[in-house]
Amino acid sequence: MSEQNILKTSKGDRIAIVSGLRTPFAKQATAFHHVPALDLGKIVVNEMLERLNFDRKEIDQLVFGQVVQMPEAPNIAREIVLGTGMPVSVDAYSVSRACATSFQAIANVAESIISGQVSVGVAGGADSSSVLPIGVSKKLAGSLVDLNKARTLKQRLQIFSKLRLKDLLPVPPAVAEYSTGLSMGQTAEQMAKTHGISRADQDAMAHRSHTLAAKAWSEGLLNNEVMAAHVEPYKSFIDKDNNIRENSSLESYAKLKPVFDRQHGSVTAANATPLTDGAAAVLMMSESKAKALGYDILGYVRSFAFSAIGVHEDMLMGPAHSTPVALDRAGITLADLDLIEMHEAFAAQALSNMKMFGSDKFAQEKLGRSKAIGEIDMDKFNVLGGSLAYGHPFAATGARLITQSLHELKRRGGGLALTTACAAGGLGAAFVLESA
Ligand SMILES: CC(=O)SCCNC(=O)CCNC(=O)[C@H](O)C(C)(C)COP(=O)(O)OP(=O)(O)OC[C@H]1O[C@@H](n2cnc3c(N)ncnc32)[C@H](O)[C@@H]1OP(=O)(O)O
Repeated sequence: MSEQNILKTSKGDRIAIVSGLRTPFAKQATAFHHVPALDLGKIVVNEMLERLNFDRKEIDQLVFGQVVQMPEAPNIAREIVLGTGMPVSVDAYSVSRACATSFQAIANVAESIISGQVSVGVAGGADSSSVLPIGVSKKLAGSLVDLNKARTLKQRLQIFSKLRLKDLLPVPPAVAEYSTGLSMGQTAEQMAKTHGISRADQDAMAHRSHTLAAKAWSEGLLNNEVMAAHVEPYKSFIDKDNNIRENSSLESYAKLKPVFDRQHGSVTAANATPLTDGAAAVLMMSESKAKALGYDILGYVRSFAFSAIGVHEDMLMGPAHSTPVALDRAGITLADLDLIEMHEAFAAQALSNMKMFGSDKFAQEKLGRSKAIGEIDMDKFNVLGGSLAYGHPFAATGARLITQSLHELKRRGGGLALTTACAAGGLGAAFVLESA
């Protein structure tokens, strides 16, 4: 292992993660039905700071993200600063990298610490699939602009007369790739076909994910990193993720019909992540600042890498592209890792990536490397289950993966973890973390 490439400030300080917290993750239109992502972001950041009794004046920067943005609050980061009692002078900006958004927020704070601009930062993400910016059709939107300009009744009536009933229907945001129009689920179907991932293997992975996540909850392993949320005045209370199925039988998975390719498909509601509401945040500092303030360090960001591929075919291969770069930057190989946390967008997508980790041909043709990244040891892989069970509030998932991995490394007595995710737009993210 080489220490040479570990992320550090010019003074030799490592990038410390002091704490991480998330809300429980709730399926669409359940516990957080009427709670905007912004409120979820506020309650999780506030609770994280309260639990640490953290002096908000110490915070230099907050970077946050929300994939499905609300037009009335486009800078969620700044709203969180203003809504959680931080000094108004705390710098705040929002980032977007689809499903890897909180990875990006954490990378931004890490870079600010490395460059010496800040010592303490908060990073994270929040998304709601229940409070959405429901829009209007392009034709109606254009007509409304024209109406504003119209001067006479005749002009107004002319504009209305061109509208049809279908133009008046509300338009919800699509979970689809902008430039191809393919939904994420259709891309997962593509990947299952390209990489020969069977329905049985997808169901088995989803079943494993739910079984391990249910076990993690029943053993109390997540209690320190998931807050109970009682959001006034919303009257709902939730203290656990509500998508996880305890004691589910594999046979019940096999009964479901495919959703995205009804005739020939294999991706179902059970082997896809559900639409989910939730938020997650981490508190980051330079190592010496954490020590000066007297805070225990959970772990360090040793390296990170982002990758990008084309969007027309199998675009959710981000982990297989970003991981080798992050491993090189950390000066390690796959075999040096103690844990591998991969975002399970769909079982077909995670299994395709895992297969390609072990493929020399993929390494040579797609990565320009002579040898495969390495075979994944299932005893290290998503050991507490993954997004198929927990759910996936898009912008919150990266911070969940990082916090969960660091806690699990501690329980195992230390070591190194990879956390990695695919994202829309053919993007990928990989972080190598080191236990403190
Ligand atoms: C980079 C990225 O991360 S890309 C990923 C981005 N995310 C997405 O694209 C979201 C993908 N997911 C979805 O769009 C939706 O969850 C869908 C379309 C797959 C399913 O939506 P819904 O049909 O509303 O799901 P719902 O929860 O109602 O489940 C449908 C049925 O499957 C059943 N089911 C769901 N999960 C399971 C399971 N694990 N085991 C057994 N049955 C299950 C439900 O009980 C339900 O049965 P019922 O109809 O008898 O009540």
